[in-house]
Amino acid sequence: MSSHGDPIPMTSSACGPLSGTANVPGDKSISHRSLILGAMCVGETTITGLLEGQDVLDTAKAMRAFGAEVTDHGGGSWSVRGVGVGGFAEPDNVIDCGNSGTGVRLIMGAMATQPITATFSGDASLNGRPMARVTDPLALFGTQAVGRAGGRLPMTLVGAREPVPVRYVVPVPSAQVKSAVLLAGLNAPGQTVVIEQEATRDHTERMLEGFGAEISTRETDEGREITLTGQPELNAQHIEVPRDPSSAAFPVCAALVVPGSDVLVPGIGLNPTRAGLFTTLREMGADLTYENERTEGGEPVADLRARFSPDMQGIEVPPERAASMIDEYPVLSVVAAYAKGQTVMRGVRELRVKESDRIDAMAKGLRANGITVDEGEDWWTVTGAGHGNVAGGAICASELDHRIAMSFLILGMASNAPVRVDDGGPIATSFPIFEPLMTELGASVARD
Ligand SMILES: O=C(O)C1=C[C@@H](OP(=O)(O)O)[C@@H](O)[C@H](O)C1
Ligand SMILES: C=C(OP(=O)(O)O)C(=O)O
Repeated sequence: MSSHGDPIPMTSSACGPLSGTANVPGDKSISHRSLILGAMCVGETTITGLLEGQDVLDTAKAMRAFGAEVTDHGGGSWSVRGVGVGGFAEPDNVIDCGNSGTGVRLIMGAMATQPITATFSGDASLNGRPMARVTDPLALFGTQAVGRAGGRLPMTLVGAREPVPVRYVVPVPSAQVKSAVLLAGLNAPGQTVVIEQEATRDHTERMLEGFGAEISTRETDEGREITLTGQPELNAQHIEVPRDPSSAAFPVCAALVVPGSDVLVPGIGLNPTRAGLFTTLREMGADLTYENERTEGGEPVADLRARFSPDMQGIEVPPERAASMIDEYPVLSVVAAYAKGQTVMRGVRELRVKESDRIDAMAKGLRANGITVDEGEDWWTVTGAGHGNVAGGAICASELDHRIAMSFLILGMASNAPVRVDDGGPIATSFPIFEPLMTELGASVARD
């Protein structure tokens, strides 16, 4: 089932070369953050290139429920008139975050140190995901949370009336947990310190600095230590959202596996905390080049050119790279199916608590399509069949997970028989133009 409505079965089949330019939508992580921080400052924040995927639209709706004025001006241009740090209103109703872990966890952090109560819910996928990883550190500020067994949504948070700043070592590599603590720290007096043992995406830190917060990062023996001074006055900003490397991954990987392809994916953020997939693909022997490298809004950006790469080799992905490509393992496993030899992915336990258990979902679907997969709790391997040898022909369950649905549709673009997914509906959460964009490049992908 898709999160809102009936399932949308989709099929992809082998096609001629993919060619042309793929203008992928705005970055999902940065889009959520620009709405939330826009709501927490005084004045009007303007945003261009906002991802208008369902996850981000649900966050926009939530910010309205907390009192911000959020306006859609069309064509990815939005504005947010914020209520200031500590100025959230109490929502009248349940906050439905749909399918979005980022949305719910960051918003919980943002409201946790304000004197209001809010109840959060989501779709069947989100309601199954662990929230204690966020509510445990929020409790240190004085926030109370009551949810279902195992720390699941629906869940009610009672914001701390007299929040105290915290020092917290994040026990799992998670930018969502780090960000929730930092956003809660905004309304606590004094310094909140977050330490992460593995560096995760740093968009919250960068954006907080842009909005005028006092925030610094240093490397220590314990890991990256981020110190935020609470109760700043945040200044409204203009934010240009760069295109999403996690969405770029799909046309890039499709071009690598479809014979004869040559695709340009312009303007992709190559922040080192996000670009691990592209490094990995190049190590596998992918014909993937960075053109027109430049800096935009303080972030490294390049145009990616991906060409058909028939001689890719499986590799062992360094586990310390996992955080910088965590959402890209499903599509990497598809490329691995077309490579020669084994691709080994270790240190990826977090994949089991995403929109689906992504190791399990990919292992089942890849096996059904003739690929050998082995797995353990925090690792998996894919034994490549090589070009021309991927059978295809199976129906895969997308498990309410956009990345699983898109990954299997990429698999079908070069397999011997078409690949079907039971529900392409979740694709709209992060990449609403996936189908027309891939079709425009020459792919054969359609709703059944
Ligand atoms: O902070 C973010 O924007 C995100 C962090 C990651 O989740 P975790 O924090 O659970 O690793 C990632 O998987 C998600 O798509 C977006
Ligand atoms: C894990 C993801 O998103 P979220 O955690 O925000 O649901 C993702 O987009 O791959």
